[in-house]
Amino acid sequence: MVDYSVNSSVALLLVNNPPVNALSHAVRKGLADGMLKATKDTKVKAIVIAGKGRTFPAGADIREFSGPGKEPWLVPVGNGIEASGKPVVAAIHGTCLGGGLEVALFCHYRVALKSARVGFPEVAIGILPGAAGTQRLPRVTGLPVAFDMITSGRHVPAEQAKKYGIIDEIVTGDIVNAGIRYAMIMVGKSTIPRRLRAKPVPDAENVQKYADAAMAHVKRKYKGYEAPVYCVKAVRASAEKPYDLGVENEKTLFNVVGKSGQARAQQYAFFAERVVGKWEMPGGNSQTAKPIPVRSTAVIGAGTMGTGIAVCILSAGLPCYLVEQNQKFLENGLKTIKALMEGSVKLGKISPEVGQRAASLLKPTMSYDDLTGVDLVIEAVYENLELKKEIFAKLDKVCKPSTILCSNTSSIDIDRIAVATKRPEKCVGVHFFAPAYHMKLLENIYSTKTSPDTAATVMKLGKTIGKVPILVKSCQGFLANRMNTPYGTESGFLVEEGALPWEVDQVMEDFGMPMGPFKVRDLSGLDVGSKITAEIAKTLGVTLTDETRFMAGNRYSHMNTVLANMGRLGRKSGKGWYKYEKAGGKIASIDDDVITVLNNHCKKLGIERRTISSQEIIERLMYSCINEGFKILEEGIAKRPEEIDISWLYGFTFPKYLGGPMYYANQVGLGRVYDRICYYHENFPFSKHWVPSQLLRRLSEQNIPMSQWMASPGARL
Ligand SMILES: C/C=C(\C)C(=O)SCCNC(=O)CCNC(=O)[C@H](O)C(C)(C)COP(=O)(O)OP(=O)(O)OC[C@H]1O[C@@H](n2cnc3c(N)ncnc32)[C@H](O)[C@@H]1OP(=O)(O)O
Repeated sequence: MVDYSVNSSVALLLVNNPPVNALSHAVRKGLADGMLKATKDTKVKAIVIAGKGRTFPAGADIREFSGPGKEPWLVPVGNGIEASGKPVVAAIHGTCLGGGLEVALFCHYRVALKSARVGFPEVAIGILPGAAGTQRLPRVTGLPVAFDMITSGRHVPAEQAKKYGIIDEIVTGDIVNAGIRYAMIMVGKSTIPRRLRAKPVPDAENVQKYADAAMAHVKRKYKGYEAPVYCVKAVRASAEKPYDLGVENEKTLFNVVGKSGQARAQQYAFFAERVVGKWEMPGGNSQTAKPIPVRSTAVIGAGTMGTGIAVCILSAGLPCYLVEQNQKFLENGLKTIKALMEGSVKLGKISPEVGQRAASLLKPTMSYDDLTGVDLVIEAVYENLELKKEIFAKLDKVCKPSTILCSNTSSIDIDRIAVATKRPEKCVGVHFFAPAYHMKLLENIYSTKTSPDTAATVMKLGKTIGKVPILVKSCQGFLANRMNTPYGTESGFLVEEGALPWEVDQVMEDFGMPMGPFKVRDLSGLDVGSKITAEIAKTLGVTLTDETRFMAGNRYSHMNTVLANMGRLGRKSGKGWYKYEKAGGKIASIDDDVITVLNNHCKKLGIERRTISSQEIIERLMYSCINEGFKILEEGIAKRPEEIDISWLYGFTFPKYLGGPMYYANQVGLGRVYDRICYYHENFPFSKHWVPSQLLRRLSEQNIPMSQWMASPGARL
């Protein structure tokens, strides 16, 4: 786990624990033993710590967090490094994260390749740096940078880290040789002045000011998350307590936050994100399928989704044709893309160079003939089967035989689009979430004909453009929208039965959703929902009126359309479920007129309004979706609960500290969730989303916790 060798007078401790050289028990022991050996060996004058393979240690082994843990802990190992009279150099490449950065900060010197990145990402897995990182980083960087790095978890590029004082020198060539060369220069120098424990925290007298600002920031930006608050407390102590007491305080805080439900959920989410990359479908999987190289792309349609998708592709450095049917639409699309790219540069999401390069990679056109040689096309026109089929037929004719044809549909069965082509095995769904340039989920959909190589290509493309891709089987609504549908439907029923929109929103925001369902409706526009409903009614042959309460035997609420018909379209018209300071405004306030409309609506339908508890609101919105989630698993639309949870975390901004709806259900207890679903089914027999899932029934009756068949090691942490 740690290879020991001596080159001239320098001992090399090379961590060898692929894939990321995590600081497992064996690695910690290897480092401690290596330090002892090097200290005793009189021929050794300096020591280098480095990582074999792709990276310097990227942190503790998260899988070990579930067990009791075994000595030596990282702090005593680090103390041994720091106390050494022989200079110890950390030679950093790849990602030096968490415990890895803590090891580096125990060393007397740190050199790094320009491509290396350092950081404390612990906050993202619900904990804080627990091996003196919160005490040592501020002594190097000062408080503002330490608060920022530790509460955000961001990875800092080596050159920036040098400016912060974390890295002493940027080196080139082989990192181990560079480390050894650097160590040889340091031979004979006293290590005492390089021991961080003895350094004061710069500007410590202003700690109150910095800590208050950091606390206010994390409470606003990471509302509901416990770890950032603990991080602020730990860093603050670095300026208020002597080093050893600061480390003790860090340990106390770590022991609380590390055992929290939030930490377990966030660690589950970390592994779930990796699990979904190991996909499976009939005929192939991520190990066996071969993605085709994608060097050139095209997007059909320069509307909101098309331009957003083009921005993702261009930002990743891939050439992209943008196709529109007329000059005006094309020009509008180009303007949108330019504005989005400029915005990304301003926000620091992409560098100005990437922004400039993107402009040269964008190829606007009105001719499909330009697409002959592209490797992959994404159709992003509005949801209309006939139009999509027409486009796919055209593409099939002009594109080379190997071109993959993707549809950015949010619901249409891919088989129904692919029939328009002679290459159904190369047709696949790629469902982006709005705004496409921002939301991280990419829901890839295979049909009965899609080949595993095609699926592999879009899964790889997703990663290339910075998304978290999942692969699911085609069905009406796929995974994400199908499962999310009861959430909207039930929220509509709740206000019809007695809750007020702002009450429902408040409950769900307290639960952890960034925005309640009625604020979301106002944001998307009430006309959008009302048009979709009208389409469904048309297909079913139903004439909608203000009194309509059922559609095809299913309960239905007409309230959204009632408001839309009054011109209350949401934010854009200044009124919807809330009122706003102006048309296009963002500040939602309670509107008594909505209460009047609701009361009249209920009177007309003979509904007696009642008080509805927060618990009922959560159960009806979440359990109805969870029930659908189990049906999605039952039908094989998603292979594992992890696909479902990831779709909610990255498609609907479900709070990571709850892990995702399926993980959450497991925490509540499947038996309890099942019982409540049965209760609601009994009380609301006309909502098919309450028909209990058979899979959930079986798990609940046999008392099988879902963690038993989740693929992610995090589920068992
Ligand atoms: C106290 C607490 C202390 C001292 C800590 O250090 S807590 C841990 C802090 N470190 C982290 O949180 C880093 C987590 N890892 C990552 O962010 C990324 O894995 C990476 C940036 C290091 C590499 O990213 P990438 O190249 O995309 O590779 P993957 O993410 O796919 O990872 C490859 C496999 O390694 C497993 N892995 C990664 N980090 C850890 C870890 N810290 N402990 C255990 N296992 C880890 C990851 O699950 C992948 O495994 P497989 O899916 O291939 O089985």
